[in-house]
Amino acid sequence: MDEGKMDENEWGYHGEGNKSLVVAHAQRCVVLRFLKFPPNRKKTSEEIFQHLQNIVDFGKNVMKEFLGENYVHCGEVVQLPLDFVKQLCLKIQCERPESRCDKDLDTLSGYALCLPNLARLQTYRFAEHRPILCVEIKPKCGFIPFSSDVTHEMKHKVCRYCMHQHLKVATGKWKQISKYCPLDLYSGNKQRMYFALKSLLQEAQNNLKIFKNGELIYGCKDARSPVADWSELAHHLKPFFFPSNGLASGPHCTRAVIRELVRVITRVLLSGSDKGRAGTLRSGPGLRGPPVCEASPFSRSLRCQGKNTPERSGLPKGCLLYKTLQVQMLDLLDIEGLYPLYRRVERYLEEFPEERKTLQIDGPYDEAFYQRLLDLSTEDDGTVAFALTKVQQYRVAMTAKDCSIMIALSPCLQDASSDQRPIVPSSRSRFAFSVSVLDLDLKPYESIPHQYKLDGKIVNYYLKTVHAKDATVMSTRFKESEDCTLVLHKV
Ligand SMILES: O=P(O)(O)O[C@@H]1[C@@H](OP(=O)(O)O)[C@H](OP(=O)(O)O)[C@H](O)[C@H](OP(=O)(O)O)[C@H]1OP(=O)(O)O
Ligand SMILES: Nc1ncnc2c1ncn2[C@@H]1O[C@H](COP(=O)(O)OP(=O)(O)OP(=O)(O)O)[C@@H](O)[C@H]1O
Repeated sequence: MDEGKMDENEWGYHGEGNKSLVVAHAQRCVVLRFLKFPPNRKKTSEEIFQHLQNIVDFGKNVMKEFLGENYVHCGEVVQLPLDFVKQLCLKIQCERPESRCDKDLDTLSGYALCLPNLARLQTYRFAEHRPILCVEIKPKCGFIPFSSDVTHEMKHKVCRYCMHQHLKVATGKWKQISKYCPLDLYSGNKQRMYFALKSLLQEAQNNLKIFKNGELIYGCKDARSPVADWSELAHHLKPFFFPSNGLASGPHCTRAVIRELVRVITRVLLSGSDKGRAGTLRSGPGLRGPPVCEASPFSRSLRCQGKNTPERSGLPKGCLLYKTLQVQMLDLLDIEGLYPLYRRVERYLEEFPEERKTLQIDGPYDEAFYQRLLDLSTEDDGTVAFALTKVQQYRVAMTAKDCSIMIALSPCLQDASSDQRPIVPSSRSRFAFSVSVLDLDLKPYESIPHQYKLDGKIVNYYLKTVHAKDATVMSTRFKESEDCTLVLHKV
């Protein structure tokens, strides 16, 4: 990229989250990721540069090690002309969802991250204009805390995502409770994964987006977004899954297309042989905690039918979901066990503020930082060193609980070579695919007190309002009882 010759007209709004905004180049497969801040909380250019460089270093030295070289794209920090950034900011403002406009794009530093556009990541080296479908999933936390520091019994039964749903609906963030449960997606059991993906398609919230040739075709921007239209989605997807077949449109076609999509995504999620060192963590957290969440409609429906809790069939060790889950499980103590250790580090820093640098609270996220994360002992010897290790592991785990997985699919001819990319078959077509992770920014040390408060709020709200009238909720969720039919689908 020639930073000297930047033209805002070549870039378009692509998407944003809580902390960054992404613009995509119209022709080339690159994006620029800018930081966002609340008004009047601007940082200096030097701070922004350091923040972005930390993101790159954390990706390179920590996440690539845990998740594997091929899944992680770290990008690089670029310095852009201020005039370009200002014009770009004006140009895209009208496309931003209202709910995200509480923060402003950083237009003062001129720094941004330049990354490959994962929504258009070509699976073929030489085929620049091959159609491409991309599914982005933010799976969230895939396990139930196993820590003995947990004080609310409910946290050992119902996962954080399912509990949080109720608070989110009550505060108006989303309109209705999703049937998605991360434990189903992470189960490795095809039927549960199928159910989880279908639930995401029904109620995408900020957990699912679908792009066609880089354009968002499915997924909601905020609670005001229109309801999901599966027939429109199927219309977009039909040429990918039924390329040479005149499958009539209508509900039958819609169902067939959605079924193909879900099957392909399940297969891709279960694939993978990429090397990563998450295996190093296996001796520690391992597969602990209950294998199902009691609030998941899938496990509830099994119980309705008098069936046993499904076995934890487990994810294949090479797949990205498995590796992500292992990193999430670096949260060994749960926020309830972690918070007192955070307080210990805080007290130490109050006494010795100059030590913040030595403790690598704000970086550098180098090899030494990574090595310390591998110490999985939970025996507290009362030292600041122990507390610090657990705090850093918690931050990394929280990062893995909030990252997204991007799956890119390009149709390939029956006998064409795929440029050595893996291939996933569907009933009527085949796809070369790639899988990547995005949003691997290390969660800030300062967010720990917020996490502690939020955890209490989520559990208390769930206990007070939902669990108390559990019977009513259960019957409401099962009025839409296609769930039970889904369990019986062969996948
Ligand atoms: O706390 P959660 O689980 O609500 O996660 C937050 C996300 O909400 P979600 O539940 O996915 O809708 C939230 O996503 P949205 O802004 O709601 O799209 C952010 O990802 C937030 O991370 P950060 O503070 O921007 O670094 C996330 O905060 P962290 O807890 O990961 O720091
Ligand atoms: N490299 C990329 N290629 C394509 N799209 C991207 C890329 N990076 C980010 N995006 C898109 O931009 C959106 C916002 O990016 P990202 O999730 O990194 O923002 P964030 O503010 O850090 O998120 P959060 O709300 O989780 O803190 C993503 O959901 C994704 O759709």
